[in-house]
Amino acid sequence: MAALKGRHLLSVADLNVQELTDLLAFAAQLKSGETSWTCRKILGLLFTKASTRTRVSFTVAMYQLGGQVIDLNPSVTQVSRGEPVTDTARVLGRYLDILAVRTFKQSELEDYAKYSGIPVINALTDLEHPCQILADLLTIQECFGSCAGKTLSYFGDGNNVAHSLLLGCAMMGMNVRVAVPSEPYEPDPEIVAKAKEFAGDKAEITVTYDSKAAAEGTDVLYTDVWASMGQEMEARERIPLFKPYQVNQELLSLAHSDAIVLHCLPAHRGEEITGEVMEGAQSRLWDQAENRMHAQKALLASILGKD
Ligand SMILES: NCCC[C@H](N)C(=O)O
Ligand SMILES: NC(=O)OP(=O)(O)O
Repeated sequence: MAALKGRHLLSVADLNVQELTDLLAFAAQLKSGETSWTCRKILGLLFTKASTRTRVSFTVAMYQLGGQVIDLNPSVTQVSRGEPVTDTARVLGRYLDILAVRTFKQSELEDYAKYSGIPVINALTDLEHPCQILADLLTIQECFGSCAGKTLSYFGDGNNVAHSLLLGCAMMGMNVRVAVPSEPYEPDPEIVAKAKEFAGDKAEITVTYDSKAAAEGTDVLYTDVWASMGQEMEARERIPLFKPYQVNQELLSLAHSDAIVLHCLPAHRGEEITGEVMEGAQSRLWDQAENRMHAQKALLASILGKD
């Protein structure tokens, strides 16, 4: 994975198809214990939003690679007192080897990449969640042998997770159906256009208001919260609008009999997904969560210098 050495991962689109394919293969090798690689590098985690999976999986991955992690919670740094990103980034770049940032604006993440002088990983912004999608693709590959030719249907808000799924699945030759309420909940048209470009004539990218049509004969049903971090004030008013997009037993019954259900978590049972489906035989949520660690370990090792 020499190709990723020293690079940023700000968007799924920062990878090409070969790099994404190689990264998933490397993650599978690391998971099976087939290969090992160690480093003595230091990762900073600068998260301005809450996180369980991303924080812990990056930390464990880095420890298992022999590295160290510094939790740069803004409330205990000068970030919360308004030190500009341009200054914080240049200072952190003098201490750390790599930085994972979770924040609101993609432009702020890009500034960390621009000013820090070290590789920066997108640990979730309002626009994208690329690390999540590495784990999702690894899970789909494990379940079906490969991603190409399979169909993933996403139900709910056209948010950061939907955007990264559109890009990553399209790159891997998967059909993507995004079922959302009408504007302003549709995915970013620029991302949809990019996904269509990646898919070319190998896969179909569809945005629809019809959740049943999106579920028909699909291989993967995917959902995420209806109100993302930072949108908590809108959560109540969104419930009736999003109800037809709930992943429940009825929607699941329209999919292929061997279809799987994914959710990036945390989930709101009874809103975007029912408890019955979450705990049901077709749910792969816990494998998916575990795969965050394997996929990010491969990403860290690749960026930090695995040849
Ligand atoms: N844990 C992932 C959360 C994803 C969600 N769309 C959010 O941004 O809050
Ligand atoms: N899926 C995900 O990113 O989880 P956290 O918000 O807990 O990191």
